[in-house]
Amino acid sequence: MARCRPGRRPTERPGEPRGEPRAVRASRCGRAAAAPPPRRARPSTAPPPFAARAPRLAPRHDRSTRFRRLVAAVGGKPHDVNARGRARPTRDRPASVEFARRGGNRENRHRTERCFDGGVTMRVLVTGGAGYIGSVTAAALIDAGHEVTVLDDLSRGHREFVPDAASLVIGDVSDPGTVHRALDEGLNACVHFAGRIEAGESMRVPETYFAANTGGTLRLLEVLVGAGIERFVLSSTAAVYGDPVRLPIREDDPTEPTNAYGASKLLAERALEWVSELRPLRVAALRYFNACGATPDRGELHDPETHLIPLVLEVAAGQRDEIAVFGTDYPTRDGTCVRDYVHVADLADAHVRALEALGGREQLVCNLGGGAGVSVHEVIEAARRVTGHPIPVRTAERRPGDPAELVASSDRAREVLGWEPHHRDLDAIVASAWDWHRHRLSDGMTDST
Ligand SMILES: O=c1ccn([C@@H]2O[C@H](COP(=O)(O)OP(=O)(O)O[C@H]3O[C@H](CO)[C@@H](O)[C@H](O)[C@H]3O)[C@@H](O)[C@H]2O)c(=O)[nH]1
Repeated sequence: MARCRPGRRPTERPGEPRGEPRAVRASRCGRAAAAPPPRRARPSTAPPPFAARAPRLAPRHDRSTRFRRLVAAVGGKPHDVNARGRARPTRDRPASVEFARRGGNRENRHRTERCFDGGVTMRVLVTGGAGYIGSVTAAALIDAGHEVTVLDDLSRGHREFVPDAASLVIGDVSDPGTVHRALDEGLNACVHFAGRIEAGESMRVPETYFAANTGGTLRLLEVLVGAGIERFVLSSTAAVYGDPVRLPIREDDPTEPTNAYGASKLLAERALEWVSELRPLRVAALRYFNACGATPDRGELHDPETHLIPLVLEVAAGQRDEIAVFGTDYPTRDGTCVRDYVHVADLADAHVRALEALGGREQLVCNLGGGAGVSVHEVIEAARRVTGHPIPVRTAERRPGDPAELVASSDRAREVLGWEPHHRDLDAIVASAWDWHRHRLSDGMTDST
């Protein structure tokens, strides 16, 4: 996947206003001035390192060609329900195509000045947009003036997490027919969250992880590329690094996953890199460290739950008797694993920025972390402070595939996206999750809703 290419300036840099007119932003990143020089033939089967990547053969944005491909792809059965499951009026095809051609929605023009190269709204397919990070990102995209279609099979996602302003297409990203239905919306970008996310489970059913995270991404890509989608952001993971060679981890550090989950995402990244190299698709992979926290409307809710913070809060809420600590003999300050917790709202903000930044660059890989290593014991201590509950602990065996310590350098995200994690205080993060957890319990929301 792409590193920051030398000689290319990002669309957005810290301190720059995010709503500059297209021409200004395009010329800043060098795209408006001249067509890129020719691309050299690829000499080997492995993608060249990004720093050595040859420039492209032709301008990537041949809008008339892309428009013709989009017209060809748009069609079939409109399937359009809102988050509450009600049928929405079907947009007729000429309007969809017209929207795609202009890249924006006339009604929304007034709120799009800061969006998408200045002045045009993106129409974004958010796969897995009924899940934890996906739904918060869908809401953030809408808040930023973009339009969102969520594609989710609701096997692990929650219908009520889907923002009211988003369309919802229910189905599997691996099914081309379903993706085509979603594309009836006339979309021009995709943020891909759908997949399997548990490192521990991936060591028990690795084939499921490769099928969902690698195979599913490829099948989705085939349809999106055929439909002329321009920008693609992959939800990737810190698990691609495995045991780090140094801390904090930088994007150019070795990627040697210690679990099948990380390996399945790394393969997806590699495939994306190739596709982006050979097709007119701009791609970003965002490698999250440990997503955590909640917004007032959306939080972490898996079935079964395996993640540390929600499990600890279930103990505080009286739903569990104790928390098992997986390994107390790691070479860390207190013997428990250290992770870099990053608030879900900060992650969502990074996705919006990454989509917008792809207007000025072709490929991008960024770590997203909160910037501090926190041990399992420290998380439990924070939960005790926040909830006032003693939270009993049981020491358990190490969980297979768990690296001892993962802490991100998010310098590149700062530099390229102008991104900064705003939620840094661990107690405040845990408190946001606790507030949401109690709220959902009082609302009677269960894991299966
Ligand atoms: O009951 C539990 C659950 C977890 N842990 C530990 O807590 C830490 C965090 O575990 P968890 O919350 O399950 O997250 P990770 O396994 O670190 O994986 C998360 O963080 C990754 C990036 O680091 C993401 O890619 C994954 O999607 C996400 O599940 C690990 O050391 C676990 O061993 C326990 O000790 N007891």
